[in-house]
Amino acid sequence: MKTPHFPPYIDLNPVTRAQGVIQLPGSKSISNRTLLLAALSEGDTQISELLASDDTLVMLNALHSLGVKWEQEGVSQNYLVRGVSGKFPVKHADLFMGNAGTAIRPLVAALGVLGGDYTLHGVERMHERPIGDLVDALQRVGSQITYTGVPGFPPLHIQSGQIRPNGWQVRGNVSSQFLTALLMAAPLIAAEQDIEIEVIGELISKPYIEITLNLMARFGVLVKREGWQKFIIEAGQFYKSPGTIHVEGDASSASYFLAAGAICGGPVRVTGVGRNSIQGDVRFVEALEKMGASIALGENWIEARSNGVLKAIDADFNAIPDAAMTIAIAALYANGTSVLRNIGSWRVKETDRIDAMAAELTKLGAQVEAGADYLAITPPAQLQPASIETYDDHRMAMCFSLATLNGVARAGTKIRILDPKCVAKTFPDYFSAFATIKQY
Ligand SMILES: O=C(O)C1=C[C@@H](OP(=O)(O)O)[C@@H](O)[C@H](O)C1
Ligand SMILES: C=C(OP(=O)(O)O)C(=O)O
Repeated sequence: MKTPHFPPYIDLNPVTRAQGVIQLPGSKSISNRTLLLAALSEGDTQISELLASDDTLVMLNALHSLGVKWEQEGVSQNYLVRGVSGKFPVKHADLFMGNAGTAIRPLVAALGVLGGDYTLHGVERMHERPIGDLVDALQRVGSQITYTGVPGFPPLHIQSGQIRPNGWQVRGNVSSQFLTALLMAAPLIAAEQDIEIEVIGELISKPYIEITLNLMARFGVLVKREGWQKFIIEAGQFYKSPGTIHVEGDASSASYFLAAGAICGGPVRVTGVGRNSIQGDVRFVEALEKMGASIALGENWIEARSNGVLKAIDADFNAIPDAAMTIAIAALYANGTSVLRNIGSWRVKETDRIDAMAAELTKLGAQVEAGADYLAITPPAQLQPASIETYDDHRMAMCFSLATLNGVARAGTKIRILDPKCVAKTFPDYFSAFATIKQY
C-alpha cells in the first residue's frame, strides 16, 4: 500500500459546487471478512479490488504471521490467498491489530476455537474498545482466553482449549461484530454436531450480520436462522474457496460524496457499489432522500443531487451507525433540528463519537444536545470557521470536510482538519478524492 504523505493539518476552503464521479475504494467490512474466510478455506482464492488501508493491512499482516500465504498482483489491489483448510500453520504468534474491529473480533474467535498460543493487542484506543461479550461467549464453550491488561478489553492471550458444540450464546447490544466473529468461527469445529448460536437480548447493527452470512455462503457454509435470535450451522460444513471474489466499493465511504451531492447541488456519482449491494450502509441514501435529496441507483453506481433546502430528519440510525455520522453533518444544512436516535454504539468506536461530534459541531456554531444514545443538532444561522479535532477517528476527518460545502440554506465555511492521517484506517486517498468533486 502506498501511504500518502499527511501534513499535521489540512486547510479546506469553501466550495460553491460539488460535482463529479468517484471510484470508491473496496469495502472494509467485505475485505476483512473475505481475507479471513479465504485464508481458512480449502483452495486458493483470487480477490479483486481489496481495500488498501490500515485496517486491511492489519488483517493481511496477521494472516502472514499465522502462516497464511498470500500474494499481491503487482501494485494492484488483486490478491491471491492460499487457503489453509481450517488450520493456521503457525501456532505461536504475537499479533498487532491496530484499531481494526473487523480484524481483532473475528480473529479472536477463530484462534479461540482453533487454539494455540497467541497474543493480540492494538493501539491505545483498541485497548479501550470492549470485547468482553465475545470473550465470555468463547470461554463459555471452552476457549482458553485471558486478559493481559484490563478485564473486558484487549490485549488478550489465547491458549488451546477443548471446544464444546453446545451452549454457544452471545450478547449483541454492544457490537454486532461479536456475533459475526462467532458465526465465522463456528464452522471450524462443526465437524460432527450442529452448532446453534443464540443471541441474548438485543442485537445492534443488524445489516452487518447479513454481510457475514452472505460471505460465509459464498465460501460454502450455509447458516439457517430463526430471525435475529438463533443461527444454526449444520454439521459437516467447511469453508471452500469460491475461486474468485470481487470486493464491492465501500458504502460507508460513499456516504461523504453522496452527502456532498445532496448538500451542494451535485450530481455526485460514486461507482463500485449499487442497488444490489450487500452492505447495509447503502440505505444511507434513504435518509438523504428523506432530507430532500434526489437519488438514483444503478447496477454499479449511486448518484445524489439536490436543488433545494434540506429538511431536518428525526430517525433511528441503529442499522447504519457509520454512515449516520455523515447525516450529522448534512443536518447542518437543514432547516430545523435533526435527531439521530439509537446510536449508543458510537461511544465505543474509534473514539466516543457522540461526544466528539457534539464538541466539533458546536465549534461550527450548531446547538447540540448529546444524550446517552442520541444527538440532536440545530444548525446555526451561519457556519463558523473552525479547527476540527479528529480524535484519531477517520470518520470525523472525512465528515467535517463536508462543512466547507455551500448549501442552499447556508454557506460552507473554512475548515482546518487536524491530524488528517487518521483517514488511512479505511480511505488513505480521501482528501485527493474529495478535491476532485469540488468546484470553487
Ligand atoms: O461488522 C462490521 O464490518 C462492522 C460493524 C459495525 O460495528 P458494530 O457492530 O460494533 O456497530 C460497524 O460500525 C463497523 O465499522 C464495521
Ligand atoms: C467502527 C468502525 O470501525 P471498526 O471496524 O474498527 O469497528 C468504523 O470504521 O467506523
